[in-house]
Amino acid sequence: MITLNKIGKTFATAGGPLHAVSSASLTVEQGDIYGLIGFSGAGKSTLLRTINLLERPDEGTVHVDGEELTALPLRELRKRRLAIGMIFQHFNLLNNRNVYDNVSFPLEIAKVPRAERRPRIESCLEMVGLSDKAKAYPAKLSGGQKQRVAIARALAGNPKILLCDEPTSSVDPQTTGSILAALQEINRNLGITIVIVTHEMNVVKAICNKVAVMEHGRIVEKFDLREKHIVPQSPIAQYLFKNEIALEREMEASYA
Ligand SMILES: Nc1ncnc2c1ncn2[C@@H]1O[C@H](COP(=O)(O)OP(=O)(O)OP(=O)(O)O)[C@@H](O)[C@H]1O
Repeated sequence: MITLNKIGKTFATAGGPLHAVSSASLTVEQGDIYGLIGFSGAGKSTLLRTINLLERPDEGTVHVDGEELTALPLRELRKRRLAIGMIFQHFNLLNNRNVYDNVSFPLEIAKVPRAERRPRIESCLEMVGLSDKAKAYPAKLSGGQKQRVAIARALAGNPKILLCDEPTSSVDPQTTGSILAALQEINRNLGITIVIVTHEMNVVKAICNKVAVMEHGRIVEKFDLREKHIVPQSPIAQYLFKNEIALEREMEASYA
């Protein structure tokens, strides 16, 4: 479904070129919930963003559903992006629009007629359990509710793929559970393939069937979590699997 082949991305920074992602290859199959895990700065978000070409790689190719996105002109790429929803750590809701109008936004951009928009928005809000909040403004919502609005908005375009960039990093542990449950439900009920960036192994263990471990821009190991015996080889994967409860910054420091 998604094939990343030898992806490379270098940023020009004041301190010189920064190789955020180097030679990263990954195959995500239909129906996967695929985790990308690693410490801060490992290149997870950059790699995730190459899937819909929010970040255009300098090297390598991106295929989705057998089509090479990296070879498409921008106009065609915009159409393909409709089938790829995305949610972010800080929700990125429009604060001057209520919940209903936030979910409506991508449909308006895609010029979906108003009459078609209503049932779609209502069913997306129902899916994330927020039908009763349609008129509320983001400022009145909890972090978990905001993220569920963002999930509903991402679902509005009927995506086949949902990209999640640290979706639980701004919320407390209880709320994390409700967001993960919503993601699992849409994966199971709608068959949406999910790629999720996180630095927490407990998030991976809760919902992912596969995970790739990243370090210094490279994918160092991949695991199929349905296998009975997982034996991490790399020090970073061994560390992540051992410390799955909470990976706080001081733990990162102790690893380094
Ligand atoms: N637009 C940019 N310009 C310059 N450097 C960037 C840019 N985006 C990312 N980087 C750098 O690339 C490296 C990888 O960043 P990335 O956000 O992909 O890592 P990450 O694993 O997702 O970490 P985090 O959890 O902190 O977001 C980091 O050193 C980051 O500072």
